[in-house]
Amino acid sequence: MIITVTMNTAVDKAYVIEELKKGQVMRVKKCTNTPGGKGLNVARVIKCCGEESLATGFLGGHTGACIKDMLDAQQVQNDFSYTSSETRACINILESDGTSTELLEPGEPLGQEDVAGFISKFGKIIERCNVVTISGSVPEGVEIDIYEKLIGMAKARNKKVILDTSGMLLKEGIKAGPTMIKPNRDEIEALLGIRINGRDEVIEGAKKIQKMGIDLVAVSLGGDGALVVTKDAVFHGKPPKITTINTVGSGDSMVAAFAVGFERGYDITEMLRYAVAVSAANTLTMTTGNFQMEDMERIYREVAVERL
Ligand SMILES: Nc1ncnc2c1ncn2[C@@H]1O[C@H](COP(=O)(O)OP(=O)(O)O)[C@@H](O)[C@H]1O
Ligand SMILES: O=P(O)(O)OC[C@H]1O[C@](O)(COP(=O)(O)O)[C@@H](O)[C@@H]1O
Repeated sequence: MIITVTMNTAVDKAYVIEELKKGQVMRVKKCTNTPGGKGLNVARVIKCCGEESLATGFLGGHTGACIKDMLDAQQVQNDFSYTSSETRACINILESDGTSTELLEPGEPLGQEDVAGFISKFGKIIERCNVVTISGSVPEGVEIDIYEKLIGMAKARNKKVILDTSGMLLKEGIKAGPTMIKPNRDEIEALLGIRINGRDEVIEGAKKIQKMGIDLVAVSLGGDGALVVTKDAVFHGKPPKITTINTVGSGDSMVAAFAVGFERGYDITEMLRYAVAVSAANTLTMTTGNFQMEDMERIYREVAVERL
């Protein structure tokens, strides 16, 4: 069982329009509502992979109740802390030329008693899992070291933990030594306070982070696939060239696939090939955090994994 933590859940609204024009009234051609916040995308993709997950974090107000209904209808197991702070909405505007523009609400503030209640719940439910994923931002009112605390609790019980966040949350979270992190190039730059050009510099940056006490640093590179850096080796997994439909949630799909890989006991190269295939397949569907098995299997056969 894999537990997915989403402190800042959202209803993801995908708006399909012809062309976004600033300062004009625009009518949306099609709108899709999906349970979101990065961790909920992870939970949905784990389900697509055929593994059991339990989604946790916070849900609040009418939007929270609506997300709960959607998760239940999609048979995504969940056990959330409920709060009176309304769950946010995140908007992804998709134009006909493939441009995607995301507007992410911050999320209503949470109270200290909300957070304390969640930590207590987390301590109980992690007994039931082997792997924990912790993803995304947190609403105001949550201390910046929250992920450090959660990772510490999971590691004390010998669970594998994947952390996928950014900024100070990542900086602080790393201190607890998660099993894996999945930064992209921008996140490595922010973490190390440097500018990075080209693959070799990405690898150098990832090696520095790995030495901070993380078993596996997986760096996602968009259409160029992903790098995996461990203490002993560096691998590059490259997908075939594909025409994407919606890339939102592909980082989350990659996290989900690595979590499944840990759960199934895959070795590093198998895990990387699978993660690249699942995340690339996610870009071929309109809905966030979702893939068709036949797309994934076709891409899987064509992923090139090279040891560098
Ligand atoms: N254009 C693309 N073609 C093929 N695979 C892609 C493409 N964009 C993303 N992916 C897959 O999704 C993964 C995560 O995407 P990326 O954009 O790097 O993540 P993030 O959104 O976290 O920055 C990539 O490592 C890759 O495997
Ligand atoms: O939880 P965060 O970090 O605020 O991000 C929220 C949003 O990011 C998304 O996951 C998309 O992000 P990615 O394209 O980077 O995967 C939305 O689905 C989600 O609602």
